[in-house]
Amino acid sequence: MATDKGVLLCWHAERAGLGVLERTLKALRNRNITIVEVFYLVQGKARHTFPSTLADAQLKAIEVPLEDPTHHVDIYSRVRHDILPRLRDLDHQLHINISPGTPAMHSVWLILHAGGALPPGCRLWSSQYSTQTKRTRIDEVEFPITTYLSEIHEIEYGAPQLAVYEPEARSLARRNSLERLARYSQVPGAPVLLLGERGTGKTRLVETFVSKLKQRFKVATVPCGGLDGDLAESFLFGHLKGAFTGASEKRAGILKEADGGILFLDEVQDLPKPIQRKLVRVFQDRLHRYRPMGSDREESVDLEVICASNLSMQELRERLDPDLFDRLSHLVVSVPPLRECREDLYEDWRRVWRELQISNQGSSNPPWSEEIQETLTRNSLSGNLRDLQRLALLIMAWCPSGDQMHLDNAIKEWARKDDILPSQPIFLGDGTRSERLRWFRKELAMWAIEHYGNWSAASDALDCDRKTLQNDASAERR
Ligand SMILES: Nc1ncnc2c1ncn2[C@@H]1O[C@H](COP(=O)(O)OP(=O)(O)OP(=O)(O)O)[C@@H](O)[C@H]1O
Repeated sequence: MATDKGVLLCWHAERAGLGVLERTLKALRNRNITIVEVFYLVQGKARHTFPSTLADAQLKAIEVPLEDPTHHVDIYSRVRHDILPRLRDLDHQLHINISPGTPAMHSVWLILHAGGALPPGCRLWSSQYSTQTKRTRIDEVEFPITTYLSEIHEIEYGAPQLAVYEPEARSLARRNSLERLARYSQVPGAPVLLLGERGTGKTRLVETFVSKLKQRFKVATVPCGGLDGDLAESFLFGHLKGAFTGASEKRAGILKEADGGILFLDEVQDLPKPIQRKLVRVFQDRLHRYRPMGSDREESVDLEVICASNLSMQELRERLDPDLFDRLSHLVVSVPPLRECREDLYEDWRRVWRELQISNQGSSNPPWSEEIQETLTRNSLSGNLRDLQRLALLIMAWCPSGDQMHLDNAIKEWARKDDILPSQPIFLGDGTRSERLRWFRKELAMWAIEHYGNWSAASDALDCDRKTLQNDASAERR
């Protein structure tokens, strides 16, 4: 009978030794699964050397620098962030024997499974040695509990050509932001506003993450900056034949197209003012009513609304019609810039590299020399993911066959961008010293309320009196 080939991942059990593994391999073979490669996790420093093959399987012992084999969080984080990324592109299906190791190690496998951190199709096994029969029994573990994280991970695995943030990011800033986005996206009918610098991946988040969570896979994206003044209304609301000169055919607008899906207003601050007023009516309630141009009948559509902007909350408030701003700004998520998520830098770099690599040859793993690490770590990455893309493209251009001979050139050229761009002078208000100080205090207070959400949290964080902050905020701007 033909057997399936697989890769096995498991802990080394110091007391029981290699015998457990050998018997597991045999028990799996009896299930028609031939393990060709084993990733054998050894807690701390290996006390002895392991053979490179065992029962025809390649054996790769990996030392995991764990201090305490009963510490769930430490085990989780090592396996999740150091071990699993190595197993992304296996040629064969992954199997995990969850039995060897401490109870903490055992339960971490189940938690990883529930969180969707294991590759799709991965099978879990539990082995049991009977001293009476001297046989090892192996049973497949059926563990149906999953969390929203597992659903989101499916997106990552299911659409490998599109890079998506991992919800379980390493940096706190990104983790908080994605968790908030997941929470808010699950409120039906509530507009969500994403704020973040250019290139932080807002559009991608809406088109993958939010779309999946809302279970609405049609996303009608409107780059609001490109809306032409005269045609904007027809583009959004559609028109009847003859509604205006040149309207030779009836046309459904983008609202109609988004019916049943998501309407994504990207760079929402660029919406022309008259359109903003008209949208107030549309976002009045969940009926989303509007009138196509030339029609005297209102239509209604079923859609979810997501907006994005690279402005701050305060700037956006100044740019949008107040009624529209109020309707769109209940659920706000800030997507942090890359410089606040340095712990995720390698994963970001890897994803960017792979996405760009689709039409290129060479290694699917990005180069990660000390020079690259230092360059990326010291740079402010003001272009966020696009900065990483630029470096990846330069490296692909200078080192096309994967050799790193001209890596220097790529890095130098990448770093030179900041020399070429004129540096931004720092604005410090204008007027006299006291006017400038007042201006600065107001800026600080506005930033604090936006950042911390309320005056108490802001004054606590800045270790100052709440009233002082409020007074600063309401001072006249010069
Ligand atoms: N998680 C990710 N990992 C790697 N690359 C990504 C990720 N998300 C998006 N990208 C890539 O980064 C670039 C910027 O992403 P995106 O356009 O979504 O950002 P944005 O915040 O909407 O930018 P802007 O405000 O300029 O429109 C895109 O080219 C996209 O392919």
